[in-house]
Parts: sequence; C-alpha cells; structure tokens
Amino acid sequence: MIVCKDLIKIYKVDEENEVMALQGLDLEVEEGELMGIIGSSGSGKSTLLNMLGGLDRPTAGKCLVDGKDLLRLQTKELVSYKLETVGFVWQNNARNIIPYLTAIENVELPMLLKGRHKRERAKEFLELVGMGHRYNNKLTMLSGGEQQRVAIAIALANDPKLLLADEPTGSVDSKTADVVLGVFRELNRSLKKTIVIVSHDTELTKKLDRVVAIRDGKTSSEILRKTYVEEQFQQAVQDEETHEELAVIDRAGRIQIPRDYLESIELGDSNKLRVELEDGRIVLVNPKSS
Ligand SMILES: Nc1ncnc2c1ncn2[C@@H]1O[C@H](COP(=O)(O)OP(=O)(O)OP(=O)(O)O)[C@@H](O)[C@H]1O
Repeated sequence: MIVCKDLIKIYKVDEENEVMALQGLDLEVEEGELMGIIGSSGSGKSTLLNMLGGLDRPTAGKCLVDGKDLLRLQTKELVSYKLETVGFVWQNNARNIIPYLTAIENVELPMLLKGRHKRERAKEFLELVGMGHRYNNKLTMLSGGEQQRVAIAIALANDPKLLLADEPTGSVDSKTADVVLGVFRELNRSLKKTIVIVSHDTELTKKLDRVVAIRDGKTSSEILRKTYVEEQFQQAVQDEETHEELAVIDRAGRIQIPRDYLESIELGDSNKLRVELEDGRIVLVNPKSS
C-alpha cells in the first residue's frame, strides 16, 4: 500500500536556511496492515504523515501510495487523492470537525465535497465507530473521546483505503485511548483498512503488531510483535520473547545501533567498532576489548 524509498523533504525556512525534515526515509506498509510510527519530537513523523496524506509534496525520493506516485501527481489528481484514497484523523479536533454542525453533518461534509450526499451511509459510519446513537448531536455536546470517534467516521466518509492518524489519542485519557484504538482495530479487521498511527504514546504503540521508529528523518528500527490478543496483552508485554526489534539498513549499508547496546559493550566516546563475520552472523566488537 505504501512504498517510500530514500524519501527527502526539505523545508525552506527563509532565504538562507533550510530544514531537512526527512533525510532518505524508507518505509513499506502492506495493504491491510495496522501499524505505528514512533519517534522523538522533531524526528519527522508529522512531515511523513503530511507527505502520505498528500498535504505537502516530498522534495525527492520515491513515495507510492496505492500505486500513486506522490511526487508526480498533478494538482487535480492530488485533490482526488486526498478525497478518495486517504482519510486523516488529527489529535487536534479543531482540524477534524466543525463544532456547530451535528455528528452526521460532519460526516456528510467530505461526501458533499465529492459531490455525493448519502445520509444512510454517513449513519453507517457513525454506527461503525459506536456513535450511531449520537448522530444528531452537535459536536460541542460530545466528550473528547466521542469527538475523536466522530473524527474517525469523518475520515471514513469517502471510504478511503488508507487511514492516517496523527496522535489520535493525544488528548484523551488511557481508558478512552483504548476505546479509540479498539475502533481502529475493528476498522482494520472488518473493513480491511490500512491504518498508520503516529504516536508518542508507548502504551498505545505496545498494542500494535508493527511499530517503526524514526530518528533524524530516517527509519531507524522496527518492532514486530505477534498478533495482539486483548486478554494476553499484559502477559505479552512482559515477555521479551514475544517481540523482536529489527534494525533497518539504509541503501548505503548503514544501520543505527540502539544506544543501550553500545553502552553494554562500553564503547565510551569511541566511534569505532570491529566488524566480524562469524558463522553467518555479523558481529560488532569493541576493538579495545580483545
Ligand atoms: N513547515 C515547516 N517549515 C520548516 N520546518 C519544518 C516545518 N515542518 C516541520 N519542520 C521541521 O522539520 C523537522 C521535523 O518536524 P516534524 O513536525 O515532522 O517532527 P515530529 O516528529 O512530528 O515532531 P513532534 O512529535 O514534535 O510533532 C523539525 O526540525 C521541524 O522543526
């Protein structure tokens, strides 16, 4: 569904200064996946989501979503891409919803932009996110978690294949965050939506099967878990065997090694490692230790 290769985004700050927000990022997401992206502040998560959502254009590299080349789309094609292929859920509800409209009017709005108006369909989407009973409520009358569920129904309005969520649980408590994640999980299972969630919330990302970490605008590692099962979750997070962390190799053969691994071999201030090939394994050794 998503293939990013060597993706670069440069923002021009003023005449003299530029920021390289994405520095050759690689990412592949399969159709039907529910996955997470984590990274510290400024690592490039929102920039990546804006590129995938067609809100901003990449500077260079490759970025294909559902077969569409986001570096080459014409303006008109980009408009229909934003309306049809992707749905966005933001942390800041002011970006998702119009407060003086009812829940159902909010869901109908993106449909109207596409020239269709289907009240029954809008109601179905609200029912899918567990908000069918509040369809006629103004958004100001709903709690933060309920507004967030309406925001997901709005993102679904034109039945996009891909849902992008930027900190979707950033403004709600942990119990509500579980409900919101449950909604994403259900949409992924029943409607086969591909879902990418960007989050700082480690409690949330622990519950996703695959999480990719971004550092300095590049993919640095990824964690794969066995399929999440609600009852077994507490057990699973305590059991180190249930996930593996994979370092990502970039095109030049570079990898980022977790800091605690480097500390465990007491590398200190040195930036040199001996690389050895041993029975089909690549072993990194502190040269001072032998
Ligand atoms: N429109 C812009 N103009 C200039 N620089 C920008 C712009 N948007 C982002 N940046 C810069 O690009 C880098 C990546 O920012 P980005 O917002 O993608 O990070 P992030 O990982 O989403 O951070 P946060 O978790 O704090 O939202 C930062 O150095 C940021 O200052």
